[in-house]
Amino acid sequence: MIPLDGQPILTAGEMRAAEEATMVAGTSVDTLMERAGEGVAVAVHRLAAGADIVILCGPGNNGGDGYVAAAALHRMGAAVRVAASGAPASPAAVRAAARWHGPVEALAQAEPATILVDALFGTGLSRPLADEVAAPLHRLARAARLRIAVDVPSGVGSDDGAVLGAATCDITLALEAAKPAHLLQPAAQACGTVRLIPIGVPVVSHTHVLSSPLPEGERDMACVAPSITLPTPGPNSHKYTRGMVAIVAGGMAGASELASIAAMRAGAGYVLHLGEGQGPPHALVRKIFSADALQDARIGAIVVGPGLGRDDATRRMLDASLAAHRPLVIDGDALRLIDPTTIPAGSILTPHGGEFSHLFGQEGDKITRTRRAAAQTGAVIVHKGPDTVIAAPDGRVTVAGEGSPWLSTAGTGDVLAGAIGAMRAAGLDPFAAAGAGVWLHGAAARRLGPAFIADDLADALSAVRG
Ligand SMILES: NC(=O)C1=CN([C@@H]2O[C@H](COP(=O)(O)OP(=O)(O)OC[C@H]3O[C@@H](n4cnc5c(N)ncnc54)[C@H](O)[C@@H]3O)[C@@H](O)[C@H]2O)[C@H](O)CC1
Ligand SMILES: [K+]
Repeated sequence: MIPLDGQPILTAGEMRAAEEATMVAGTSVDTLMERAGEGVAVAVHRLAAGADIVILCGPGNNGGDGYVAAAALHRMGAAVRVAASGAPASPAAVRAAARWHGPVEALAQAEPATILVDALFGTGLSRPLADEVAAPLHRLARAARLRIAVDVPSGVGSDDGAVLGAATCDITLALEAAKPAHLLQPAAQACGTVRLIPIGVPVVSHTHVLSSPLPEGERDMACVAPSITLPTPGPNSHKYTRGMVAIVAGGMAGASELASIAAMRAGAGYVLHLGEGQGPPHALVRKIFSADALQDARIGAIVVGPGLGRDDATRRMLDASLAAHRPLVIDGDALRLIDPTTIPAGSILTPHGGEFSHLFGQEGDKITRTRRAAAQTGAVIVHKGPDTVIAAPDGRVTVAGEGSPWLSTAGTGDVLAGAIGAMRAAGLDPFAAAGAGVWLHGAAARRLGPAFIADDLADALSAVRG
């Protein structure tokens, strides 16, 4: 069982295409189903630790995986039963069901078990679960001590992360690759902990789960795509090579102060706060805002937006920032003021859901929408939320899993903007800087645990810099 870190994410259509290519290359669907079912059985056997198991099988290939797993668990000596929503319908599921020699209970009357394995529907779900399926699924899920989904919980939209009747599971065993539903809310919450089971289908994707930073030598061994990099100072580093970040302050000075502290704690060598505020930290260099101050060629990133305000004066500050021709992180109020057609290519935008919809509309799933916005603007878009999606103009996307729900508090977005600014100023390209900032932010939140405030989060960035 492999963690999701850095793994490719495939839509149902992409997964089907990868599966078909594997079949054309000589591996039958039965072999793939065999590997899926056997892999599920090994994982369930370990998790069940001798407890009784009921496997719910649907009509398609997800159900087929369930029948194979049931036969394998029976061979392993497990106390396993099968309940089905109807007869198997796909040819491979029919063949798989024929290998299960025990009784098949009707789903509606099925007795509960300690361990529930949900193999009713996978990536092929095309409409919400009907009540006659959803009701027994939820009844059996409530009665079970551990709920395990095969591939995805039955009743989630695999591509858009919608919940269409699913019961919340504790563990989801994703076959070969992550699916958007494993990361996108609300489905991600219904998945519980997600682990991958490889089934020998080669997959390539432009979309990946955000990975933790890996030391140089371990990247190839981990066989995962683009690991994030955290720039670290060398013996010859000085404050400007580590990165100079200018933070444009507006009416709500607290927000830009948080961004400034975050930039310093994330590792910037020099942070320049351009606004009225005073006081500690003493390491922060404070100047009154002027367009001239932004002309310093040593500035590696300008962060504009946290606490900026939306009046004419702040609009002029935004215009000066855009005209400075330095790498930009555009956040908060600046996202309300900016005309999306004037965003300089190579900028990083950090909208939350409301700001994103204001700029780019709401059509499509979160990954598709974010990718489209990046292509339209030529900017890297960090579409924030419990399922932050980062998209580059060239089509690459990473999705951050394992966000902390405690991040939903005032000021955490300002901290993120500052952290990304530090990564950009240290020389990372916009996509890498966005990924590194999002990772640092999430790691700091996880380290803090519950009920922290944004000030704590900014301070905690130092500790997760590694
Ligand atoms: N990815 C791989 O390489 C492999 C995946 N496997 C498993 O196969 C499923 C996908 O199988 P598929 O047959 O395409 O879809 P489903 O099993 O999810 O079900 C489709 C089935 O159900 C009907 N249907 C759809 N929605 C509903 C609904 N709401 N109510 C009732 N019926 C519905 C639909 O018409 C079909 O008949 C994947 O997730 C993996 O688990 C393979 O094992 C091989 C390798
Ligand atoms: K399932």
